[in-house]
Amino acid sequence: MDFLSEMKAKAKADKKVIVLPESYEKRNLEAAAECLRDELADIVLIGNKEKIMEAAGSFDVSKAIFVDPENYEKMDEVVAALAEARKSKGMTLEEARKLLLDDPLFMGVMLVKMDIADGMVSGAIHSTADTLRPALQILKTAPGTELVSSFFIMVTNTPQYGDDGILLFADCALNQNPNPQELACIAGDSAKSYEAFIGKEPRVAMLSHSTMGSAKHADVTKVVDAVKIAKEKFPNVKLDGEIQLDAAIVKEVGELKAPNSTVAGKANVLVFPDIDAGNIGYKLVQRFGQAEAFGPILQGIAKPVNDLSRGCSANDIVAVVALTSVQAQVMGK
Ligand SMILES: CC(C)(COP(=O)(O)OP(=O)(O)OC[C@H]1O[C@@H](n2cnc3c(N)ncnc32)[C@H](O)[C@@H]1OP(=O)(O)O)[C@@H](O)C(=O)NCCC(=O)NCCS
Ligand SMILES: CC(=O)OP(=O)(O)O
Repeated sequence: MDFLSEMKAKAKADKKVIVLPESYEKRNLEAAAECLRDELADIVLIGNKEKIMEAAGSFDVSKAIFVDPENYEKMDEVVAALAEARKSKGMTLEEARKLLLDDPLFMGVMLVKMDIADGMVSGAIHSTADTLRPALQILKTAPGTELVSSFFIMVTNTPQYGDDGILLFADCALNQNPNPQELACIAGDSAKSYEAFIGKEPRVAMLSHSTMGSAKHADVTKVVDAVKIAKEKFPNVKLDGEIQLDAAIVKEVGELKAPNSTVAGKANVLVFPDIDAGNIGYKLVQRFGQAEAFGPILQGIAKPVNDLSRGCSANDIVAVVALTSVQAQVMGK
């Protein structure tokens, strides 16, 4: 079974409630209709039911759960919970109510926080920063993790790389210039995510423009320091660097440039040194290599909220709903 079919089968086996807060947008409505028809997930749409149904046109979203902040029966509870969550920032009940009425992303995140929903998927019409800020502010990092970061599962047409063409790329969407501690944390969490989603042993490459000392620069030193921290923190994870992309994934190049490495030539988890490299890198592989890019999926967050690229299709949204459901299953265990 291919990766996406496997994720969909898992999602259907233990159906979760997923919020699609961009509820008047066509791709979201098409995706909602598909999720409901295929019984992939129960879908929450935020806003006025009649207006959403009108926006949906021929897409049948009538079986969705509609939450209209203007007349939601639990609104007072949600307002109080948001004000409580942000009381250290001085948020009043009035401010909380206004935010929830004005911004469906805050409403969606609160439904997840209050266990009314299991997860949220957004970002088809909101930037990543606007999508992730409510989640970071309200849900926070999961216990045992220092940082929320993001990854893509890349399903490529190059079976000679990764595990039959599947690799995890991180962090391509959230942390803009991680320091060595943060980079080490991203590496550790990415290893766990690879195991959780792909079910295979992770082999983590900490990418750079240098392999094992071939170049000198502060950017290289940052990755070298991160590798040292990661090896100390995660002694059981197969992890190495600093290493160039070709040495990380191509057997012959790995043998030539990093002969003593345990991951060179066979890495399946690629940790990029910063978001420029990660974001450009995943889009290069997706567009030139015609790979499927599932994500960005958040890791290290207390509950599942996931972003989309604004260039996504309805099918991409359905895929991220499936991955979010699987994440909710894993986190619930
Ligand atoms: C997501 C992003 C907006 C967060 O930025 P920020 O300036 O830290 O935002 P804020 O200061 O409003 O932070 C919001 C909260 O999230 C927390 N936070 C921010 N980044 C975090 C992280 N990586 N892990 C855990 N918590 C984080 C902050 O501590 C803050 O908490 P507080 O409000 O309780 O004090 C920023 O990292 C960003 O813009 N990233 C790039 C997104 C992007 O454009 N990607 C490219 C396309 S995919
Ligand atoms: C993940 C990503 O790059 O998102 P967007 O294309 O919306 O900026």
